[in-house]
Amino acid sequence: MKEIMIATKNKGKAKEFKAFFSKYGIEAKSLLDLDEPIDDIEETGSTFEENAAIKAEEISNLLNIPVLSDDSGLEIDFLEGRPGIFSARYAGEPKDDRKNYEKVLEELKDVPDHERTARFVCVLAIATPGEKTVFRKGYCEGKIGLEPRGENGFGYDPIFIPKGYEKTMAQLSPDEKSKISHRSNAIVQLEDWLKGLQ
Ligand SMILES: O=P(O)(O)OP(=O)(O)OP(=O)(O)OC[C@H]1O[C@@H](n2cnc3c(O)ncnc32)[C@H](O)[C@@H]1O
Ligand SMILES: [Mg+2]
Repeated sequence: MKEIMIATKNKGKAKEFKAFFSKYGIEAKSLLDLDEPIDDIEETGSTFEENAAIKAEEISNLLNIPVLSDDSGLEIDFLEGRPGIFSARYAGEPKDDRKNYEKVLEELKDVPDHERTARFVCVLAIATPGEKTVFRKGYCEGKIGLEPRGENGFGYDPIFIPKGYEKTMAQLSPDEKSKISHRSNAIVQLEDWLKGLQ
């Protein structure tokens, strides 16, 4: 079976990549599958693209194989795009999904429905030894709900209501999420590259 290494330690992302790539007959491994643990990579960039490149290139250099990374986050219009690239640690260290979305709900307290628009963003970077890093970007438009609902997914899924839906992302099945998510919108743009994978 073909394999691809994903430079992530996020369990939720790793699960989504595994499900998505298995449809293409590709096994997606993540940093969580390595026997030797790898130190956390410092995301020092100021854009999703910069952070995605840092993660993919660092692991590609280390393992000397092509590596895919995902830098993603939630942009809320009322908060001028925050938490954005700071989504993972919005409520501080150590990173905590529940504290992050509770902080967002608090900041949006009393903000009316039509001003709660937001989008998930996902930038994928593919670093191949000796080649220029390539990028793909996907979005999922929606709004922030009034309270958390649902148990599926991860991160901000319990408070994110995709456009055209009543349910939150965490109330959708993994299959339903994979049809509309920012991540899958970015992954489908990789089809040509996936076909060339050894
Ligand atoms: O860097 P890696 O190891 O991949 O894992 P991470 O969780 O730190 O990932 P990011 O730096 O890309 O931060 C993305 C954060 O954005 C949020 N996020 C991204 N995709 C999401 C999704 O599909 N559903 C809900 N929240 C998401 C979630 O809080 C993530 O922790
Ligand atoms: Mg991260």
